[in-house]
Amino acid sequence: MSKRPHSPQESDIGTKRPRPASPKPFNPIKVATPEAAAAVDANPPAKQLVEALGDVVKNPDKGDCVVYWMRMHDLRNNRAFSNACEQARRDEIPVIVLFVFSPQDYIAHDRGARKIDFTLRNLAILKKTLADMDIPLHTVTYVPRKKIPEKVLNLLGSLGCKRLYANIEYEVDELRRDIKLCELALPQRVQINLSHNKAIVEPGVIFAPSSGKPYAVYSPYKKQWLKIVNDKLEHYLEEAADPTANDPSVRESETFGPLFETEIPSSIPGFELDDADKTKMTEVWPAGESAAREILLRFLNTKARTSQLGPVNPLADGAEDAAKHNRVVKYGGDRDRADKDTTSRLSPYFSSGVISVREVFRTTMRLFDIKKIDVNSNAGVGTWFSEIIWRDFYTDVLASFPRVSMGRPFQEKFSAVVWENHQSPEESRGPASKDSDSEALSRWKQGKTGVPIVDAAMRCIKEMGWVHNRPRMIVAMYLTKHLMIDWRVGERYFMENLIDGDLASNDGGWQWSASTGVDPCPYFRIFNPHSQSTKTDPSGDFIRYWVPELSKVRGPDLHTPSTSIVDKLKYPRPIIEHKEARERAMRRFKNPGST
Ligand SMILES: Cc1cc2nc3c(=O)[nH]c(=O)nc-3n(C[C@H](O)[C@H](O)[C@H](O)COP(=O)(O)OP(=O)(O)OC[C@H]3O[C@@H](n4cnc5c(N)ncnc54)[C@H](O)[C@@H]3O)c2cc1C
Repeated sequence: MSKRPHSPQESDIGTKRPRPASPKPFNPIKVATPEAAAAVDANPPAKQLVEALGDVVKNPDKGDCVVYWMRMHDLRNNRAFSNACEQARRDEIPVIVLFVFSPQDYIAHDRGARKIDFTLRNLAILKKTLADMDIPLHTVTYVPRKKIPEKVLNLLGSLGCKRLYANIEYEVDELRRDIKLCELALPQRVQINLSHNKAIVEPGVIFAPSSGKPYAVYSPYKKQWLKIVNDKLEHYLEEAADPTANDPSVRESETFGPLFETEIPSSIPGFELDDADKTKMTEVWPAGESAAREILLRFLNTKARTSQLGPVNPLADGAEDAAKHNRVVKYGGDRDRADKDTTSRLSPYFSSGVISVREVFRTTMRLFDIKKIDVNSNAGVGTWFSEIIWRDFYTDVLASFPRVSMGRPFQEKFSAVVWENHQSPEESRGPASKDSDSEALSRWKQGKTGVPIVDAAMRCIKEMGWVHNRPRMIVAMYLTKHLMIDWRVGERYFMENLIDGDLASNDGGWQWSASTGVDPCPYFRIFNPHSQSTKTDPSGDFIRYWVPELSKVRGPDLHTPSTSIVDKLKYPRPIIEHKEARERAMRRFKNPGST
């Protein structure tokens, strides 16, 4: 069974067990009980954190330095860093950047080796950039994860720091960690300053006026989002001020000088990439803010290229400038085409915070002379903005309905649906083990289901750590409705393999496809993968690229090859026929609990 991303607090899930005599491998249960999830929903940790922040130390001593705790979603300049620099400048003391590696959190959240490698590559670039400004980037590894607040505060004590800055992470575990940090910092007279940075509109701002509750449906959320942002455009799109350099004398300090020497590791034990994958990821997903900006500019200014379909460098030569036929302008009509290089491929950069979503909006609006965000006009630009707003929506959902961060369906009524591979609380414990995969699950992961579009997409993920949105929807719907395998199994697999793995968007996408989430696809609307295939890959180039067994097949046969074709080409026969699968899924969803 593969790992999955949700990590409810161990104490409130499952049954209590006696304490082990010797240390055991860290295998947290990742699916909460319905009761635990309901209790957390009733008093969301995001709300508790806001309350805790109202109670922090008001006038701490100046101390010897200000620390900015950089987190996994923050790998560039951002609000917390900028605030930390501003405070350090005012107090005429240095700013120190801290990054904490927490392998237990990576296990609990199913962080994949590719995403961790991407983080390390970005940190290595940041380390150099910051050192040029005499700002040390210091890294530490802390285990167990529950002790992180104490350990961070101890470190602050040894650095003489009285003010800590960080951006908020909205997963339940991380929110609870920060609540504890605030509590423990009080008696030590350390001020904790936390900022919202991930989304354009932070969670908790958008409510349904009639009920005063957060939205669980995208359209009214988007409508409110547009109103709020357009009313205060400068505020919502304002970029954090650039960091200010430290005085070079910081390098001579006995306390701070050695922090410049901490090396960014090339891997984290237990999350190593093999050499070939590491080389490929470096080529396909170049690290650093300037690479991210260049990828954005290519999307905004140049034409799609078929040569960019596979695992290739996004900045490869040969992009053709085009004012009218560039990818963003064509996005409205082409965004569902997996056989073209139609989308921005910025998701890894957004999800690790290598590029700021506010900067992306500002750059795009400047280029197209847009004064107001209108998702219904400006050709493809409006549609593209609308897609990015989904990211804000799912972040809001994560903070407002924390059950989705605990492995529970948003719609609890569907928890009784019978799955072929069920993800029960007890089964969710433990590291990934392919041994317990059923044959169907194993074939899905390997891209050998016998459905060409599904296999092409799954092979693309395996090879690149990324696939276009429409094939993600198709494979997620296929796993949950055709194979009737628990969405949490697929969600874990995505988290482990995607370079853009993000709990909010991944859970949102999976629960949409499984019909269990906020604003989901209704359970009776089951994609026919063969007709979806003709829409997303009308040229067949995507399938032919990723499924070379079918590279000579043309026309409709490519999407639904006959038994004689597949047998001849040694391509697998489908695991299940669409009609049979559809009937089973309808039966099980209509009466959750029945088979
Ligand atoms: C089952 C499933 C799982 C997913 N898992 C993730 C994930 O782990 N991480 C992730 O970033 N996205 C996820 N998505 C959303 C979406 O597929 C990717 O963001 C998109 O394919 C990234 O490609 P792009 O950057 O070229 O997107 P573009 O089309 O260029 O869109 C620009 C940006 O908008 C945001 N965006 C676009 N579509 C969505 C969406 N449906 N939901 C949320 N944000 C969106 C992304 O940040 C994306 O980079 C998932 C979707 C599904 C159906």
